[in-house]
Amino acid sequence: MSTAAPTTTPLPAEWRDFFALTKPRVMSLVVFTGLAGLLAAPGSIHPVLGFTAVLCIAMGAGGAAALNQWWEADLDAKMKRTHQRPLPAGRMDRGDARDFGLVLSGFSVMIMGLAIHWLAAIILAISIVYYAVIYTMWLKPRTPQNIVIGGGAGAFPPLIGWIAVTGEITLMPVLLFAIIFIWTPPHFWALALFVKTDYAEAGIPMMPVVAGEKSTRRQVLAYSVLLLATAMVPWAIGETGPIYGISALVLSAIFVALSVPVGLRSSQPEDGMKPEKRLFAFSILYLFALFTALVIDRMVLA
Ligand code: HEM
Ligand SMILES: CC(C)=CCC/C(C)=C/CC/C(C)=C/COP(=O)(O)OP(=O)(O)O
Repeated sequence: MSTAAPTTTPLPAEWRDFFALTKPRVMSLVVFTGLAGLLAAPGSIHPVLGFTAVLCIAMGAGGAAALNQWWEADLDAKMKRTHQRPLPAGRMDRGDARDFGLVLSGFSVMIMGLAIHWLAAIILAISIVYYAVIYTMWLKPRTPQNIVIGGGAGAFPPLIGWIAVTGEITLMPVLLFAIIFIWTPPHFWALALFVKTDYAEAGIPMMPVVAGEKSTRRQVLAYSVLLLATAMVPWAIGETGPIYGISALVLSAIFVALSVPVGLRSSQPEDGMKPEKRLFAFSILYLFALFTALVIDRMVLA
């Protein structure tokens, strides 16, 4: 009787694939907003501890992204934009991705708690669970409001950076949370408008698929106007000076201006979705620039 040993051909995962699993391009902005929260907070933190806190945010975000891809491997295989990721492309074992995500997430929370502050560690843990479980496993496959509610996950990093320095939650870091929370729907729906068919084919109830293009376009515009109002609050209440205030006004006005053609036009444009692509690209620049202005402003004020 031949007892064939199970085939255990190792998958050719390299360090590059593990790195890709952390969604480094997206997470660079997540980490940047965390760093900005840390630098904008009142008081100071030893540079080594500050670096450690930002590293923990990066590890936590990367770990959560790995768990997201472990859960969505079959879904990612169905979409043109994602089918080359390490799991759907068959370069990595699914269990390895899960273990990598769990270890990275666990370490990030533990180090944050032991070396920096337990409140920062708790919020980091909440944001990891929010992205990997609440958004990825629960909201995303169920409701077109997935981005609106799930957007909370990506809004935590500046709050975490701030708490790493001050050890407490005050109004200003909550406002930073609110800015990213309101920014997320127009950021994502601009993209979803030009990759709509991908989501439809994968059976994901993203807003343009469920509510239609017209409704999504109106909502992009509405959130952009709301973003302008929200971004102005730190200046209006005297938490920042004119460097932030004027930057926020100009950047948010451009955001609204770019949202107008997206929000008001017909649902069957024939120009290759240029305004939608422009708005998506600007949304990323917007957050980088806004948080840079915030840090400069608060450093000048201090
Ligand atoms: C639930 C919330 C969010 C969703 C669903 C979402 C979705 C996406 C998607 C699908 C992409 C396309 C790129 C890719 O294929 O990975 C993207 C790109 C990007 N997102 Fe988001 N995003 C969200 C929140 C955020 C947050 C909070 C940040 C940062 C603060 C962010 C920063 C970026 C950046 C920098 C890119 C460009 C990456 C590149 O150049 O390839 N996103 N987002
Ligand atoms: C500290 C911490 C845990 C931060 C988490 C930050 C966070 C939630 C970022 C969201 C970014 C993101 C890649 C969303 C993609 O949505 P998707 O996963 O639906 O996109 P996909 O279709 O490209 O997989």
